[in-house]
Amino acid sequence: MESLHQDDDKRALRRSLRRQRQALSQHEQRLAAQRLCQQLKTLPEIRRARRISLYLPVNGEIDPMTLLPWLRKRKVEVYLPVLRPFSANALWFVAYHSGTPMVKNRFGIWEPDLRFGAQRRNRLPAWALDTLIVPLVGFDNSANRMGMGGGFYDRSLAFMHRPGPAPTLIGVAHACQQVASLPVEPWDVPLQVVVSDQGYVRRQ
Ligand SMILES: Nc1nc2c(c(=O)[nH]1)N(C=O)[C@@H](CNc1ccc(C(=O)N[C@@H](CCC(=O)O)C(=O)O)cc1)CN2
Ligand SMILES: Nc1ncnc2c1ncn2[C@@H]1O[C@H](COP(=O)(O)OP(=O)(O)OP(=O)(O)O)[C@@H](O)[C@H]1O
Repeated sequence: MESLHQDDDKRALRRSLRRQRQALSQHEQRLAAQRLCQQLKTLPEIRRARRISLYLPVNGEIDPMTLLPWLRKRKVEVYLPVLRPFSANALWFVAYHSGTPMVKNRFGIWEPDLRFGAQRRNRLPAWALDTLIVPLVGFDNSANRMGMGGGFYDRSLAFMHRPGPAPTLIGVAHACQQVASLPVEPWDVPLQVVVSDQGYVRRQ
């Protein structure tokens, strides 16, 4: 019973946080994206990145693509998440450049065409990236994350529960997505830092 209540609470919180970021005007969105970009550029973890994944925003998510020109100048390889075929709720990361053909996935999010991603040289599993910019619905004062609820990132990053290569995980969000504390699930993969338009929160 207790955990049923918690699931309801989580759903309600997810809904309310999503509503808040969707209420932001276009102008506020643009400003927030610029401020996020300024914050990110000062982060040592980002300055070290050579292979990074971004995401194309939906539902009022903060836009990390503002960082693209800066990354290109630094010759950083940029990847986007793609829903993995034949593997429920997991992601591949596919190279994103001017020639990448794009299609909308079943959630209405633009992603590199599967036919392009199907070619081995165009894609990487998450462990082969050195840095991931992770979308989120909510974050808390200890950099815990709440996502869309599909478990896509947690599943794709489950290898990080075991010893081995560990990419840097950077959550990004609007400041209005911060709450004091979120429930932590056993499958949650911890982020090193969450960066917003107003500052950042580091994992202790
Ligand atoms: N921009 C972005 N891309 C991303 C993610 C994300 O959170 N943000 N993902 C992170 O996991 C993955 C996709 N995960 C998702 C999980 C749930 C829903 C979802 O529930 N969407 C709708 C229903 C849309 C529909 O079915 O038509 C909804 O918002 O109500 C969307 C994406 C990969 N790409
Ligand atoms: N490594 C995993 N293996 C199997 N199932 C998992 C794993 N990680 C998460 N899940 C499942 O995914 C579901 C959604 O998890 P959760 O609500 O934490 O998603 P989320 O982190 O908010 O979403 P996302 O990662 O897509 O942004 C849960 O039912 C959970 O059991």
